Amino acid sequence: MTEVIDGNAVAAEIREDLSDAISTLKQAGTVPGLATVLMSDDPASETYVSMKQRDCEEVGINGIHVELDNDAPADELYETIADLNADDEVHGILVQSPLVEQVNEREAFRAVTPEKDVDCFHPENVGRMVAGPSHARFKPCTPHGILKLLEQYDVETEGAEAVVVGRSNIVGKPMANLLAQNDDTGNATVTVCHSRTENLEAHTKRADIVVAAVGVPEFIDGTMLKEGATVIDVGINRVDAETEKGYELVGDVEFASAREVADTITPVPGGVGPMTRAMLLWNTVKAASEQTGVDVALP
Ligand SMILES: NC(=O)C1=CN([C@@H]2O[C@H](COP(=O)(O)OP(=O)(O)OC[C@H]3O[C@@H](n4cnc5c(N)ncnc54)[C@H](OP(=O)(O)O)[C@@H]3O)[C@@H](O)[C@H]2O)C=CC1
Ligand SMILES: Nc1nc(=O)c2c([nH]1)NC[C@@H]1CN(c3ccc(C(=O)N[C@@H](CCC(=O)O)C(=O)O)cc3)C=[N+]21
Repeated sequence: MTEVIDGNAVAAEIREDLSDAISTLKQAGTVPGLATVLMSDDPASETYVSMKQRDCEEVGINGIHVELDNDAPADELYETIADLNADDEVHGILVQSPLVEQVNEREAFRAVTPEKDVDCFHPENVGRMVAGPSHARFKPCTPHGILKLLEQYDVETEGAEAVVVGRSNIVGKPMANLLAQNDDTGNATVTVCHSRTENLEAHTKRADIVVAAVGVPEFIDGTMLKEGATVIDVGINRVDAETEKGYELVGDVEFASAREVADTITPVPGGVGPMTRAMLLWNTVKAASEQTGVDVALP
């Protein structure tokens, strides 16, 4: 029987475990604080940011939300980030992507002080992650969440053939790097595929673990997978549908055909998405602990 990974359940467990660490911080006089910054009219972004704020409330993190005018000059965003960098009540800062076009996204991510960069987008933190486990400060939320899911469902990464489809800075690139690291959650043999890859199917068909982060609805189907594979679907695509909202969420994997072949598979929604949010809380608690020098046990 194919096992369908329950990302909501694993994320709920992590939130539950984090509440102990949050209590420890509170007893020492610190309420962990996470600032979310939105400068975009992308409708999905508003949904994500409000979900992140709701998560904060649930676990006892102080959620601070800053929303900027879409036609404000880029400097307004930089000033906001500078204020949050200097604010002792803020331990983590997330600048929601995508940003309006007048802002250079790379520059905006660089403006977040590395200590508060809970997305792990700052080049200093990316470099530290790539340098290896003993150097790393944060792991980026989506790949980190995927590693937790693999661990929870006893999917062996050591020696596994892993194929990551997509090489974005937010998902594909760090995912491939973490899976290849000499670490308990790594030691896989990793192939990175992208839009210039020839014969994608030849790669995915060999893989014990496929991570799909492409942004194309149902791009990977069962015929492209090896029998018994683990399939991690990162894609969140809104496709028109006759639902109340006028759309439904579809992954980058064609779930129906893939589950026939796969041993273990994540659904969309309810797979990777909730884990991304849980690991954001995780990174915020870690950031608060490091900034205050109060030791906490992280799940
Ligand atoms: N669940 C979650 O928590 C998250 C979900 N997402 C979702 O994951 C998906 C991917 O996001 P993200 O990584 O930011 O997307 P990007 O658009 O930044 O990257 C997509 C990657 O897919 C590659 N690609 C595109 N078309 C093809 C193709 N035909 N064949 C092979 N590779 C292809 C691109 O190649 P190239 O580099 O050559 O252009 C690129 O590397 C989206 O649906 C997004 O909404 C994103 C973040 C978190
Ligand atoms: N600075 C920054 N950091 C990010 O981590 C970041 C970002 N920008 N921009 C956009 C992407 C996307 N992303 C998601 C997070 C949670 C869900 C999620 O919770 N999804 C739910 C359902 C969501 C819904 O109902 O719409 C699920 O899959 O079950 C999805 C997508 C984080 N991202």
